Amino acid sequence: MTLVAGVDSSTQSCKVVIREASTGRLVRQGRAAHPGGTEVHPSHWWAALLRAIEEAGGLDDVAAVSVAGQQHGMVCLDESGHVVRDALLWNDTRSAGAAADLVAELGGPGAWAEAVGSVPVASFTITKLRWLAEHEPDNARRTAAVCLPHDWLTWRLAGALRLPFASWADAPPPPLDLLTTDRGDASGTGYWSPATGAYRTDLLKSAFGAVPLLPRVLGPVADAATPPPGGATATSATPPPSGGVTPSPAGGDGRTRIAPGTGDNMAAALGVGARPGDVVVSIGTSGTVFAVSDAPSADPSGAVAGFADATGRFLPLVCTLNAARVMDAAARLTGVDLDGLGELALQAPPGADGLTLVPYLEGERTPNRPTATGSVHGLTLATATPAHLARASIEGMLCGLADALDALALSPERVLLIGGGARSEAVRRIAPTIFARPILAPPPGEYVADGAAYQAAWLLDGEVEWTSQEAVGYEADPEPGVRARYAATRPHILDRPT
Ligand SMILES: Nc1ncnc2c1ncn2[C@@H]1O[C@H](COP(=O)(O)OP(=O)(O)O)[C@@H](O)[C@H]1O
Ligand SMILES: O=C(CO)[C@@H](O)[C@H](O)COP(=O)(O)O
Repeated sequence: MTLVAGVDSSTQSCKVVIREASTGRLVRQGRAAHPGGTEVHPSHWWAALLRAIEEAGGLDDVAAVSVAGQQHGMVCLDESGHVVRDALLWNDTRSAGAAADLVAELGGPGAWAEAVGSVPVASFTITKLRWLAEHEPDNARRTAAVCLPHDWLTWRLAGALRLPFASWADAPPPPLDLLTTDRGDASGTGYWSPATGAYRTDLLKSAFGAVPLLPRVLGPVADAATPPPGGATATSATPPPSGGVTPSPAGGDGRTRIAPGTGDNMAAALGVGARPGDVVVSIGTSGTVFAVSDAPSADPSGAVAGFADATGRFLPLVCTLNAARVMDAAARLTGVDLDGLGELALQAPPGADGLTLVPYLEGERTPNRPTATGSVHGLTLATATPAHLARASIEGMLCGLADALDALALSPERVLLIGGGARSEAVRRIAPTIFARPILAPPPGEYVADGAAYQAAWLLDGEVEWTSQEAVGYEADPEPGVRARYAATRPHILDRPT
């Protein structure tokens, strides 16, 4: 039996699944927590990956592995491949001012949408690099290469796979020119164009003042451990694949092969088997709403990020900063666990008798309100109950995602609900009332890690057919009053105190 492994190195944790390559059957799995905060030293991701691999029984019998990771995070490396400073994550909003400056400098949001498919906000790597150049010039000067979380883990793993597992913790960084990325993750940098498949080093130079070494952009079925042709330092992208890609032959040397990996949302699209006509709503640390598309997108309003996917297509996506952790916060406030929160929410009537929660607990990205805070409206003696607050928190979080669904401006055939927050029965039952359409909930699972595992199988065998378990459908009467009240309260929020 040939095995493949998929990794999801996301904001809160690292998950590893090991599956049978030919069928996708789950064989074993492991997970380990990441530290909190919006800046994290990448060594924590490496340590969590090793713990998760160990819990999953190791990779010795695994033929290929692939890493998917949280998008956008800025990982700066010096000439010897050592990390220059803690990585700034996608949900770190300190570069909001830099984002506004970059948008103005290029001539407005439309110019960015045309150049790279997205209008940069604080999440995008390019804005973090501008912030670094302005606030930490010494660190900027020491930065010889810039990459993303999944690029960094793939690079470390490609080097370590040649060594016994016991020495991985202290494995030295490989040469910088072995850094690779893929179209999906590259499309979240703000300096790579999904439409042309090329880096925009001119934009990077304007933002950062220099062009550090950038990872080679691999097609979906390349082996990330293969050195660049001629061992040359690579700063130019390979063109996007045009379909009909040829898998690499399985390695004959017994070594575990490593696929290019991708961003976590791109991997989720693969893992859940999203097809044109589907919209996927993912309730993780971030809330994301995305669709696979054959054509690149460029939304000058900035709401829809015009990403590439992991197969050679595109992935228009809307992202909110506030999703599953809104429920974590509400559970803390009401003194229950997450199951208890769901039970409470279902005890309150739809609309929570007017109690409305605007969930901008971490600031917000869509709409672009990086310094916003959350707010609760409609508090009366009658609505001051744990059940009303539980319902309002889930409805408020879902209203943010419903706005995201509207921004995508599609008429989906299916809406698929995934991510940690979708494990909540209350979320699955309330979602159709807010989205005003039925939803499908695939069985709870690790769809990002599964997508990565699928990519690893693809590297070995070409496009494989994995059967998926039946999704459960949820339908309910729409509650348009809830969204109307949310829309009325949404502008009435306070910014963080300075
Ligand atoms: N049964 C549940 N009900 C509600 N939320 C849940 C449940 N199980 C997990 N979660 C939430 O899911 C989140 C983690 O989701 P996940 O998709 O793994 O996030 P990420 O990939 O961003 O690290 C946590 O904030 C956790 O509270
Ligand atoms: O920034 C985005 C998408 O653009 C986020 O979706 C990150 O990719 C983090 O994902 P999770 O950790 O929430 O899965």
